[in-house]
Amino acid sequence: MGKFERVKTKLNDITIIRPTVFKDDRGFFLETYNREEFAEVGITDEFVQDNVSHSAKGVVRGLHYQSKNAQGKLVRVLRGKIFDVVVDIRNGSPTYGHHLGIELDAQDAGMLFVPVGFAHGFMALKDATEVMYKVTDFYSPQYDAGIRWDDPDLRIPWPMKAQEISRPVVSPKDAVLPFLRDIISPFNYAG
Ligand SMILES: Cc1cn([C@H]2C[C@H](O)[C@@H](COP(=O)(O)OP(=O)(O)O[C@H]3O[C@H](C)C(=O)[C@H](O)[C@H]3O)O2)c(=O)[nH]c1=O
Repeated sequence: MGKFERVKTKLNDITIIRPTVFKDDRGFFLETYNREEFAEVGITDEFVQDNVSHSAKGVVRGLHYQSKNAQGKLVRVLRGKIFDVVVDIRNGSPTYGHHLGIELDAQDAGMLFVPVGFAHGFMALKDATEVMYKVTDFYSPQYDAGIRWDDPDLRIPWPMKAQEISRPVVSPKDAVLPFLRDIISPFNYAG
């Protein structure tokens, strides 16, 4: 086995990438990306941009996608913890409209790989949560799109009660995103 293990999740095509963590009496070391090793687990996408966002507990970012220059994402938590959510919006997908919520924690080196065709967002579960993610195409604000975090048809189980988050902090842009039922997805399922 190489330095990365790719683990399936309950949602088709969404996988967790588990790096090998090298621990010693100083702490630990791990590779977070390696083109050759990623190809060995079937990820040959070219990442062209790295992003970092910093959020207080209770912030919700998303659910976003780019309608053109669509982005695959490799998401990891540098500090804190998030409830990460992806929604399958590939026309013709057997899991269209299905979503997956998964906790990603800085203590656990797991990374979520989100291919093109999914809306993505997260809720920060700790203060000063820092999320870093690599993307496979450049930021294109003119194609910035998304669906509402609180879409009544999706009923995403954001852990507000469990985390004692009374009112999520959402950007004005995200607060007025459409519901899934009101969008025409630009993505098609490739089987
Ligand atoms: C995404 C992005 C944003 N920006 C600028 C544009 C705004 O002035 C500022 C904040 O942007 P925005 O409110 O879109 O940031 P988020 O709400 O964290 O957006 C992200 O949220 C969810 C979690 C995602 O998966 C996407 O990658 C991304 O859409 O950063 C850039 O300059 N480059 C970028 O790639």
